[in-house]
Amino acid sequence: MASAHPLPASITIRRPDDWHVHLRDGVMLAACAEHTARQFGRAIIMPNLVPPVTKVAEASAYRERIRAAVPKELKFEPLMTCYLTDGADPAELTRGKEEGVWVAAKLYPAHATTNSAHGVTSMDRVAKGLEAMEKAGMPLLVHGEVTDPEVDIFDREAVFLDKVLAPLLRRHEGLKIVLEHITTREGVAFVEANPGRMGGTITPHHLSYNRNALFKGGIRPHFYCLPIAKREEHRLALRRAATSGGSQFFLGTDTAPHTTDTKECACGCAGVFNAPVAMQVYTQVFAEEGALAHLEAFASLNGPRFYGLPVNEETVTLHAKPLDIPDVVAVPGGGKDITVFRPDTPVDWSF
Ligand SMILES: NC(=O)N[C@@H](CC(=O)O)C(=O)O
Ligand SMILES: [Zn+2]
Ligand SMILES: [Zn+2]
Repeated sequence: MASAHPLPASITIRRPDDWHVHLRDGVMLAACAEHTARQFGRAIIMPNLVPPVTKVAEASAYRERIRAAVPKELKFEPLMTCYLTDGADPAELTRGKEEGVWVAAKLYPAHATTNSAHGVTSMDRVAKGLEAMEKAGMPLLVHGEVTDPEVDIFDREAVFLDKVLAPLLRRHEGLKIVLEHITTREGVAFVEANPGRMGGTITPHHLSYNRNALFKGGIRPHFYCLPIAKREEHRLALRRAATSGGSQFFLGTDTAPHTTDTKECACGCAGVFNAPVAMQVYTQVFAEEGALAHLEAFASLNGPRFYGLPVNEETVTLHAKPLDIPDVVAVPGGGKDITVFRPDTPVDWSF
């Protein structure tokens, strides 16, 4: 939608946070950490390492590795999450929250996405852990897709809402839940139907393209992530939700780096690496929707409010200047790189 509003030459907002990030570990962490830390004050760090982060001590150690990977001049706070497995230990969840390590726990249905092999096979098997989280006031973050191979890949989010999320909300009445990386209008409606209990994160890439982009002129692995992009009507619903100013929706890039060779192959990995261009693409979307006045709420205010954290005091400025997107970010040692997300439409904002 073209904006009828005149565009400003720049926009200054409170420093944003990223409520859904994969920083990986080792050389990948070394390659990626600074790109997230340049733009965002804090980030919710996803725990789907190999092996997954399930223990308080593992999360503390990972947090230190992240801090060490961020250039000294950047102020950046990693917020750690616990990967829920069958039989997740309630005591470990409670203790990690009390010790200021866990901010939330993450539910991956087993085999739903990248590094989810240790995920949850049935909600009964995490009920005790979820009860502990309710008592501790610890939000549950969900990858909301069913894994039943009978369910069409484009329907897996909508089916998850009915089959898993609705019963979960009823069973755990004190639990706050974030539906991560929403990709459907059903997901938007579900979050909106549960004010006070639910929030939803929306990625820059799901705001910028629909499923046609995956096949435009041939198969394009750098547009492949999970949940997979849906039809245009769903992208438009996401754009409305993100730019509405509604307090339940907040920024979560789901930046998910994989080396270029593991995406450009016969069975390419799911995940879009968007960290270097995230705020620029979000700003582009808000400008196109004539909603720059709501960018700060989405990027910098709604997330902290949901998590009960203070908002950042610093500010950042985006300038109306065409963005020059690097093709790749190099991975130290070994000659590999990570391809950077490049939308098909121009990005007229620079960070
Ligand atoms: N989004 C993705 O396609 N991939 C993520 C996992 C996830 O967020 O589901 C990853 O870790 O690569
Ligand atoms: Zn996910
Ligand atoms: Zn993710």
